[in-house]
Amino acid sequence: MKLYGLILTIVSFSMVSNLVWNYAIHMKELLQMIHKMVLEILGLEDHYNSHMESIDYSMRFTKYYNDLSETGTKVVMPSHKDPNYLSIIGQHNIGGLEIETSNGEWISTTPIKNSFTVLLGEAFMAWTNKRFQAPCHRVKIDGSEERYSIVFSTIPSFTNDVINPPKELVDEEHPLLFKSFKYYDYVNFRFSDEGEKHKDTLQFYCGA
Ligand SMILES: O=C(O)CCC(=O)C(=O)O
Ligand SMILES: [Fe+2]
Repeated sequence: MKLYGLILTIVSFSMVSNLVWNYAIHMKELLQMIHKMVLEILGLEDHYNSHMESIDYSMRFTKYYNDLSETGTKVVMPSHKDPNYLSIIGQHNIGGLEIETSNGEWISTTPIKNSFTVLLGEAFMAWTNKRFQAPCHRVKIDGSEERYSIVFSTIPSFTNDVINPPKELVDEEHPLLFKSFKYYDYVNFRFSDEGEKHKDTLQFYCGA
């Protein structure tokens, strides 16, 4: 009986890890395509190979739950900008991800089967010399709900993490907006007590 249980556990574990592996492969392809689209929009196709060589991937599973004795909606992840390049958010059937528009309105992203939300982060905003903006977003759920999400992201690689816009994006009309910075030094600062004090930490850290 015990052996049967162990075999079942191993089989389910290998099915789940297969599923996660396949999910990661598809998300990686999708993110590479979105990076390519961004570079094409900016006329920087020539930079694609070197840009992608400086990129790694990360995947995170999150479970959010409120104190079930409380009722009403509550912000379970406060407003923030992601520090990395791009993230694909997969929400299961409980939504809750809200994005702030440029005029300060919060719009909710309703989960639609087989669709995802793509968020651009500060590293890509700095790399594109702010041709693309990183939006503030937050997660809000009802007291009685449990919410799961998968966040699959592109991040600068540990060995090549200097963020510097290509020279084509800097000229008289578009002066450099962020001085060159090392991504992981910035992330360490951003999540420190000092970094948490600033409303716009990237601007404080390396705004030109
Ligand atoms: O769970 C979500 O929908 C978004 C999570 C998020 O914004 C984050 O992890 O940075
Ligand atoms: Fe986020």
